Amino acid sequence: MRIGIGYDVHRLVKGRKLIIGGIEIPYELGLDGHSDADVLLHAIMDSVLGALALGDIGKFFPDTDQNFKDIDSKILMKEVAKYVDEMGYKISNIDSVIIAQKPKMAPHIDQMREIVASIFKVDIRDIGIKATTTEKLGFEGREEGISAQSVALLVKK
Ligand SMILES: Nc1ccn([C@@H]2O[C@H](COP(=O)(O)O)[C@@H](O)[C@H]2O)c(=O)n1
Ligand SMILES: C[C@@]1(CO)OP(=O)(O)OP(=O)(O)OC[C@H]1O
Repeated sequence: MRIGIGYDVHRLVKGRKLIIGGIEIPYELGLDGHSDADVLLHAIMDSVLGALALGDIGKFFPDTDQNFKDIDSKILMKEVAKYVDEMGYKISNIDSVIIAQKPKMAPHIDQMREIVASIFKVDIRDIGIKATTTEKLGFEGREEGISAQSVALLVKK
């Protein structure tokens, strides 16, 4: 059994789509980044790679590589799922949290869980995704950015 932690932050800017958990959420601001800046999928991938002591997504998908410019993070997550499988592991469960003052994530959470579950080929009940504000405190509270944290537990197949 192996456990890993993941954390990511992206800045909120005008003129970008807000992509979180593999879906576009209607909002006036979006997250900035080299890829689609999907802060939740990035934190989840880092927790999974961390459980295998493989490093982080920056090591596998460098932000200096034009192949990853604006890439859909679901494509990166499919690669990570392949590494897990090739190393003889499967996801036992993942739990994660999105830290955002706005917009409301609750209506989208089950669709995000479905996407992550299908990529890792596990049951939706094995994927936890939650959301919280920071009561207007800190960079998330000032709506300067959104962060996400994740923990993954992997077991031998
Ligand atoms: N961006 C967010 C933040 C929170 N939620 C949901 O609202 C509940 C209350 O949030 P507090 O930060 O005030 O505790 C929280 O439990 C989430 O269910 C959300 O959907 N989107
Ligand atoms: C995903 C990558 C690669 O396109 O780009 P970003 O969207 O900037 O994301 P970040 O969370 O900074 O980390 C890893 C990067 O290598």
